[in-house]
Amino acid sequence: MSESIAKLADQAARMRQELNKYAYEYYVKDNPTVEDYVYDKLYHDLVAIEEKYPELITSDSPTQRVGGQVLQGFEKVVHDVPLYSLNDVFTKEEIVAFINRVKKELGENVTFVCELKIDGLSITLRYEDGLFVRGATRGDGTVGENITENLKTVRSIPLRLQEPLTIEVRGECFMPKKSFVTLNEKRDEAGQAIFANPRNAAAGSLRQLDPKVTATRNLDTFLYTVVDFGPLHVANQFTALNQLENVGFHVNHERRLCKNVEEIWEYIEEFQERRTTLPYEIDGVVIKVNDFHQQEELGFTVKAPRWAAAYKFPPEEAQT
Ligand SMILES: NC(=O)c1cc2c(N)ncc(C(N)=O)c2s1
Repeated sequence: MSESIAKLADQAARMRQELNKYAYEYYVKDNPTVEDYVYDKLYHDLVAIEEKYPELITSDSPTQRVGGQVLQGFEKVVHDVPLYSLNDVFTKEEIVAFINRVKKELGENVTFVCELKIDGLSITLRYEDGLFVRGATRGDGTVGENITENLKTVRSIPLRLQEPLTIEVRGECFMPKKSFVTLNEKRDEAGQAIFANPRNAAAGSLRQLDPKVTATRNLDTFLYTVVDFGPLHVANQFTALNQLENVGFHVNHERRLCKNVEEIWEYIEEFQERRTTLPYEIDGVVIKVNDFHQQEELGFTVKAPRWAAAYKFPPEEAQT
């Protein structure tokens, strides 16, 4: 590579780093530090360099988010570690029974973490040396579909992590309520069938064979689990969520440590109240034992962790 090309390669790398930093601030921290114009101008300048010197294009360039060709179908992905389901509970009494069983096995010194149960589509994202290499649907928990090209168009999914980690993370891909309303208005005007709810709209958007269509759907993500916590050096779920955000993922901020049923029920009642005001749909609250060693002690049943429960809200009134 000539010296001038090498200099351009360095310049393009710095531009990508800057653009990915701006995207992290905007989509993950929800705290942009520059005007859209600054981002758009820098993006435009990077496109110009990459168009002139395609050999300088890298997989983590923001210009590559909507690069994928139209697929004929989705490859199957066998999950090394299955995506488990959650045991559902519907009453305070069932939560009391869950907490009592956990404390019977672990003793009184147990802390729980409550997280919002996002009404979207479970996804799993694989990174190698910090680079996004594969994204897949949950499928039946053991076999899913490779939707990497579609997930690359989701702006809150980092194409490169803040650290060169090799990890697999799991979370939810969802369509914000506002995007859902706008999409259905456009579809209705175009005489197309409208989606029944944001979850169906997100599923339909991720199952598009053309990533350019997915890119128009304003999908978002909340990540909440790492398959192997080793690389993150964390001992519990609450710290893991902080670390997930620090390395570049969009993590829901409404997480809360709870010591007992009263605090868990307080959280549940708060979000049953606030549910309609949130910019995304939730269908409950996930209650987890916080400490990872205690989670390991409790283990799993055939399909679900014994250290977690999903409290389901009663259905909201029909979509208006
Ligand atoms: N099926 C599952 O294991 C989960 C499903 C979900 C969901 N839809 N939303 C949030 C969480 C969470 N914060 O853990 C989980 S965990």
